[in-house]
Amino acid sequence: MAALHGSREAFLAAYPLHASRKISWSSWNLLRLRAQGTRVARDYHVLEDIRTRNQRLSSSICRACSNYATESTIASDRDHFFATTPLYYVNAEPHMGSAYTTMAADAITRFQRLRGKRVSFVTGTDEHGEKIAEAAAKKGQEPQQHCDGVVASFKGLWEEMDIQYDSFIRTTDAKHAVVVRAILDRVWEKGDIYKAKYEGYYCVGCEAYKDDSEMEGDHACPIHKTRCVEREEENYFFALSKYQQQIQRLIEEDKSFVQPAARRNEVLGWVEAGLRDFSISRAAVSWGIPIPRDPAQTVYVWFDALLGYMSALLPEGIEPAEAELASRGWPADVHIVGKDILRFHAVYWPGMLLSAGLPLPRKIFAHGFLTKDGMKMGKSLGNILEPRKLLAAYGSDAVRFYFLKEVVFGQDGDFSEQRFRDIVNAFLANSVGNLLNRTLGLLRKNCAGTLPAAAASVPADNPLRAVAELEVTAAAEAYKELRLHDALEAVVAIANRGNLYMEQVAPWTAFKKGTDEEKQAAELALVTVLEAVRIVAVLLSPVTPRLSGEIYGALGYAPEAYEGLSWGDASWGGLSEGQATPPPKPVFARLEGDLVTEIAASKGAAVAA
Ligand SMILES: Nc1ncnc2c1ncn2[C@@H]1O[C@H](COP(=O)(O)OP(=O)(O)OP(=O)(O)O)[C@@H](O)[C@H]1O
Ligand SMILES: [Zn+2]
Repeated sequence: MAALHGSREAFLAAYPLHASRKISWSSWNLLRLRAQGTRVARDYHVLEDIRTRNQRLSSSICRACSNYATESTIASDRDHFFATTPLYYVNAEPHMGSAYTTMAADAITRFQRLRGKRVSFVTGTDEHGEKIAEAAAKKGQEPQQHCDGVVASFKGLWEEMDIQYDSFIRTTDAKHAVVVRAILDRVWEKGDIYKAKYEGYYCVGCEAYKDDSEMEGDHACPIHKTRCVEREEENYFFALSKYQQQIQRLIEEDKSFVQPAARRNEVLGWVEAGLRDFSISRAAVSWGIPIPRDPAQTVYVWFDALLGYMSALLPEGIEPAEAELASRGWPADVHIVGKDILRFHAVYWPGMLLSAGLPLPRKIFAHGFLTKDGMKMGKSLGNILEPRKLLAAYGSDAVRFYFLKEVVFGQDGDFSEQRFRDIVNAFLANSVGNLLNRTLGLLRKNCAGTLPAAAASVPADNPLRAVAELEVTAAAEAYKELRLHDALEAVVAIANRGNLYMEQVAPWTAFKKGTDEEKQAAELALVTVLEAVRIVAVLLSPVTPRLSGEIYGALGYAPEAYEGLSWGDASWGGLSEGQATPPPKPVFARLEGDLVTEIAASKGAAVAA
């Protein structure tokens, strides 16, 4: 990189989001360069502008690798990355389903932080509405008291799972009501709200009216397996149909707006069938934000909850003006949701934002369901897998790794504890953990635990180095495109190649009876394997932050080196000659012992049959 001026402190003052956490030197440089208007390639190389005689920019080149930059290799100007999970209903304690979305969002945002982005990762809770009022009443509690209890349990779980969110928004936060009132007012002024009578079938579990195509026989909700109830109410309606064309064009033209592709087709189907206005108030529900122009009604929970993504970004008392929002990362780069709530995010939400005149999110990614006997695990059905039991027995890295690697992000996945243990043991304990341990053992025995050469001296055509370099690129692409399972496959490929390389080179033979030259080659082989494992640690760090830290420690790095990691550290050549490693000890304990989980049968399974 080019020589840089200016202090890190000054930079952190200008970018307060980063002051709260350590940021790596290279990400800092990258952000600083961008802030100064310098163009930077995606591989972090600084680009030099080539200008015509009249000073017009003709192209940009990286002097280090002599490559001309193209649109796709220049890092985007936007250094923000704003991602959200749904705001979870607090009708019951969190379960593995809620944890799944949250760990995926955490891995995605950790990757973006490694890339040097200013990340706003928002999660939170949806606390209003009938479903919550009912849950509180069942416990004999006031709704607020009930919510406070469940929120504490969500926050506790996120801590146990190493979730690094930037903002946790509760829809009962005072600042949230300010935003809801402001947006409602704007939409009203636009002429998009009217009063009308509505008759239809309502699922309290979904907090939504369902039309015939959205129900199974006997008016059952396909998700909750309970009968939807017939209702008639006078409500305020949002004129979603006014935005039919704009929303349709958005989904048709921006092919990546809704992902994966199968979900996009589903949304397209809904939109093409014609968008119906939806009611945004409830007359019979008192647990909600009162409609300012008619306090006898409260704001419909979905209109309320979606706006949580906005209030999460704003400090207390700040109105949702576009400039205020933009300076804090608006709009979202991705809303990560389960497929059950896709309609609200891909159709209602753009409609609301178009009406309010605010920028739309860049992407809605709908993942699949964790299932039990083929049915969605959920709080209402009670067929849940309790994350806390798994976490207590196996630790958060194992849980995060399993779900993100084994469930293709976007598709459904079932859970079996035995399979979970097999997968985690095969990769984290054996392929990575044992490889590191064995290699460090040989290093201790033959080189006094000190690296005999720098990783940079390993020839570029070394087969392990070649695979590692290839897979780093593959992993970066996969993380960027939210193919988390593919990113982890790339990591597995490096570790597997590392094991094969060890077997093929068998350095222990040379150490025992080789010539000096053969011994030197064996020493370099150890460095090669350790460097590959170091890269594995960088690539795994968005998913298994603890294990990656352990690996860095085992390789002799100080904790600050790991805390300051950046994606640039995934390049070959990090380990230096003379680096001392501590006596090796296992970095990851095998998962064994009695099985700890048992998933209750789904309530109402008979309805499903
Ligand atoms: N089985 C599941 N698999 C994957 N994600 C899930 C699952 N259950 C819930 N989620 C996540 O939680 C979101 C829904 O949040 P919600 O608070 O409604 O949870 P829920 O357990 O589905 O509740 P309920 O069963 O009462 O409908 C989903 O969009 C998804 O992000
Ligand atoms: Zn339902």
